[in-house]
Amino acid sequence: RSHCCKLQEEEEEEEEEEGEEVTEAPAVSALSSPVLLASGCLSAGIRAGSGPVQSTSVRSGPNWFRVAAMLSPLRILLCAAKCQPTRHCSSFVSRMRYVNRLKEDDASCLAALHNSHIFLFHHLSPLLQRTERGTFRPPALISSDVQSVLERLGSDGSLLKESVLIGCSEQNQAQFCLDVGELDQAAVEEECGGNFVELRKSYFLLTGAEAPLLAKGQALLRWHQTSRFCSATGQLTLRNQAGSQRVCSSSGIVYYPKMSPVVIVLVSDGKRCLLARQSSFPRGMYSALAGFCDMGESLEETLCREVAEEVGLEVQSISYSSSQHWPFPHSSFMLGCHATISPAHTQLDVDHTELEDARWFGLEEITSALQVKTPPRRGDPPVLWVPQKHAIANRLIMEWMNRQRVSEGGVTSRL
Ligand SMILES: NC(=O)C1=CN([C@@H]2O[C@H](COP(=O)(O)OP(=O)(O)OC[C@H]3O[C@@H](n4cnc5c(N)ncnc54)[C@H](O)[C@@H]3O)[C@@H](O)[C@H]2O)C=CC1
Repeated sequence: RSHCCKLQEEEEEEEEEEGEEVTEAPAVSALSSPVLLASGCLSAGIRAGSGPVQSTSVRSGPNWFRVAAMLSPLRILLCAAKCQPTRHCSSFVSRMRYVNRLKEDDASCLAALHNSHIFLFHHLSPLLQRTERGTFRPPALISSDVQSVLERLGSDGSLLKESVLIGCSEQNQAQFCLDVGELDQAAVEEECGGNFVELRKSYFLLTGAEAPLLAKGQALLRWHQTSRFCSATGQLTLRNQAGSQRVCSSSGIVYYPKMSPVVIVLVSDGKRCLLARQSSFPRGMYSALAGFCDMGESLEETLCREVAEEVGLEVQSISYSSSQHWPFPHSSFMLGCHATISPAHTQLDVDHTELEDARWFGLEEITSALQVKTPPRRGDPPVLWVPQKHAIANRLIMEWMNRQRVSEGGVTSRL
């Protein structure tokens, strides 16, 4: 039985026992859902031909998990048929609840791990495969295949349990990450037909939606590698099966993965936007202003303080854009905003201990900078460029450009 489906059923039974009201879509929508119908094929390691990440089989023969997985489409249909006509069978809701259950229930999580997709890392560098089109993607390996690879390379078999849960695919398949740093890198690469590529480089190579998934996996793996001991007692901490928490073996203190909140802001004076560079940035790259939140600060307070500290300006208004998890150098939670300052007070007073340079840029310069898709090489003429598309700085700059085009009477065109 598909664990996702089973858990969903159990949940429904529980809810019914509790007498909760249900307002749901007809079961027929679940029956004809391509997501549900496709999930069995994917769990059996058959390519479904759609979606950004597909499962990859790594040389292994049939086994019980595979057989069980091949029967899962039928079970999913039966399960869907049992759905009450008024129940809303949203696959998003069931996936979120499934993942939450796996975090709370070690036995279910272990069972899910044995019929899951796994992204491999080696010393925190993700495994990438080159596709036939010459692009790169992280292969979602079938867990039984990973187990066979581990055994062939001399691991005692317990390594698989070190995997951390990162989510559930749209095909209802639990997704995990595993760091195989204790095995020979070249041997794993040969077995899996790919290469371990440092995450920063991977960000430049990945074209699909997998970059945030890898960032999340790397962040969790790193957190486990650096959180083995309790900071209060000095004793070992033990993880749950999902890897969503660690508990001190002596005091019972519970630790959760940490992120540092950072505000990133694109300041505008109405005609121009403000970009800055640190001396550690690659040549020619400018970005939006960013800074870590101090303890106790609100987003707005951090934003105003950072702008005042770094460039000596006073912010007039703030609007929130979006957020992202940023893995470099460690886990930051980036809160992206736009801010305006008075056109009458635009003179910069740059703090050169933090920034090498900060400057106002007009629409034309920003438009050209966004067109630079790869960092200039050594010897190339100097050129202004901005962080690549996975970075929230890029999104803020793009948003500013599009708005500016409208306000200056031009045509909006997304690059
Ligand atoms: N995704 C994106 O588009 C962008 C992301 N960033 C990220 O934003 C973060 C902040 O940017 P910057 O201020 O330029 O970074 P930074 O690394 O230059 O840090 C500035 C100072 O903050 C302090 N600091 C370091 N880690 C801290 C933490 N965890 N909590 C509190 N203070 C800490 C240190 O004193 C450091 O010198 C960095 O992680 C950077 O990678 C920055 C620009 C664009």
